[in-house]
This record gives sequence, structure tokens and C-alpha cells, in this order.
Amino acid sequence: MRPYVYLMAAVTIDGRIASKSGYSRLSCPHDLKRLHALRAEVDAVIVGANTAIIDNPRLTVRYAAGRNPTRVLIDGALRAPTTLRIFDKTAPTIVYTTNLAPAEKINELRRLGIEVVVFPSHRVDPASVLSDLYNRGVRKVLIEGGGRTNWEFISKCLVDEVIVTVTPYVFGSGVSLVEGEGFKDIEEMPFNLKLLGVKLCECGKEVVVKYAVECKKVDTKYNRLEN
Ligand SMILES: NC(=O)C1=CN([C@@H]2O[C@H](COP(=O)(O)OP(=O)(O)OC[C@H]3O[C@@H](n4cnc5c(N)ncnc54)[C@H](O)[C@@H]3O)[C@@H](O)[C@H]2O)C=CC1
Ligand SMILES: Nc1nc(O)c(N)c(N[C@@H]2O[C@H](COP(=O)(O)O)[C@@H](O)[C@H]2O)n1
Repeated sequence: MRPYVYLMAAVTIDGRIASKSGYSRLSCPHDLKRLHALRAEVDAVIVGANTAIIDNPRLTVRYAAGRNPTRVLIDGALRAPTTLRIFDKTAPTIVYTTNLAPAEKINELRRLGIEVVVFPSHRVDPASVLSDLYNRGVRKVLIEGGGRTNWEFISKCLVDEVIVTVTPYVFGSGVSLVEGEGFKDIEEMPFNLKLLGVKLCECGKEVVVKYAVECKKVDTKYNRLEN
């Protein structure tokens, strides 16, 4: 079994979540409230190593009422410095890494009270991350990027809902909402996106678009929960 999975991000009108320099503060304060309200609703928030290193996020609930989710870092080579905010004591953190991770770094994180799960391969398997989180009691997950991490989950149909806020900016290059090997055409997409809603942000400048991810083929290997 796996938890229900949301993917949320703010994009420029050319679909970027970050500029070529890593700048990513796109959301207005109203959109940040929406993000924090969703954080409060889920049990865990997942980010990839680049997001953790570049943004040094807290991943806590500050602009809405509610409790902090468990923070989850996917970091194959365990590059994230142990001084990052996600390793502070404000919320529990679980790290998923691989046999590429230096043993000393794993031990250092464990000494800080961080749960470290090591996959016996060079890659973290996203479906196994979700089923491990489910076994720990996690029923709702929010994926907060970046692009590569979004690809890892959505390309395998491991996302149930995508919430994208389109902001009035253009970067021209940088990191796209989803960054991976890619699909050659719409037929190759393993899912359809069903529009759930469109809302003009309270700021009057951003548009929030919600899609349900409907897998073309339900793969029992991933034990996908029916919505
Ligand atoms: N505007 C927005 O809403 C958001 C913007 N961002 C931006 O996205 C940018 C980072 O995005 P990306 O470069 O695409 O990186 P990312 O944050 O997705 O991290 C990619 C890294 O995570 C690790 N990783 C992910 N999946 C893995 C797997 N299955 N196995 C092993 N390791 C794995 C690897 O180290 C990989 O290099 C940052 O600049 C950040 O600011 C991030 C989140 C939201
Ligand atoms: N939804 C959304 N909109 C943006 O404009 C963003 N930049 C992000 N970024 C995500 O939020 C993290 C920062 O969280 P804290 O404020 O430090 O708690 C960042 O790392 C991305 O995951 N998301």
C-alpha cells in the first residue's frame, strides 16, 4: 500500500520552478498560505537533495494552523550538509539514500536523531519510499520538488493530485516542474491529467490549477490506492 500523494509547486508561465541561478521564490503570500495549509494536512513532505541544498528549507507549518509533517529527504549520494535546517529538531526527518552514501555521513545524521534508510543499490526506489512511509503510518504525502524528484514520482504514476500555481514570470531556462528522461509524446505518458479546478489567487496575479493524475494502467507492483 502507499499513501495518497500530492505534488505542489509554483511555476513561471514557461513552466520553470527555478531560474538558472536557483531562484525559486515565486509564490505570493496567499499561495504560501495554501502550501502551508497542505503541509498541515499531510503526514510527510518529500524533497530532493538539490532543493534541500539550494533552498535550505524548513518544511514546517508557519503560515497556517496545524502540526508539522515529517520531513523526507531523497538524497542518493547523501550530499546534503548535516547543518541544513531539515536536520534541526523542529520536526522529525527521514532520509532515503543508497549504497553511494558515505558511512560516516550516515552515522553523523543518525547521531543527530535522523532516521536514515539505505537502499542496497545506486538509486532510491520511489515506490519503496512510499510503501515504507505507509508502513510508518503516513497516509498523505506532499511532494515539494524539485523537478527531478517530481519526475521520479510522477513518471511512475505515483502521484494522485498535482496543484500548480502559475505565476506571472518568465525564466527562459532553469529547472522545469518535471525534469527527467521525458516522454516522446502524449501517448507515452503513463497517465491522463483530469482537471479538478482552476482558481484565481486572492492576489489577482496567479492562477492555481488542480489536476487528478489518472494512471492509464494500474500497476499492482506499486499497490496504488484507488482514490
Ligand atoms: N518553485 C517551486 O515551487 C519549487 C522550486 N524548487 C526548486 O527546484 C530546484 C531543484 O530541482 P532539481 O535540480 O530538479 O532537484 P531535486 O530537488 O529534485 O533534487 C534532485 C536530487 O535528489 C536526489 N534524488 C532524487 N530522486 C532520487 C532517486 N530516486 N534516487 C537517488 N537520488 C535521488 C538526487 O541527489 C538528485 O540529484 C531548486 O532550485 C529549488 O529551488 C523546488 C521545489 C519547489
Ligand atoms: N509552492 C511553492 N511555491 C514556491 O514559490 C516555492 N518556492 C516553493 N518551494 C518549496 O518550499 C520550500 C521552502 O520551504 P520553507 O519556507 O523553508 O519551509 C522549498 O524548498 C520548496 O520545497 N513551493
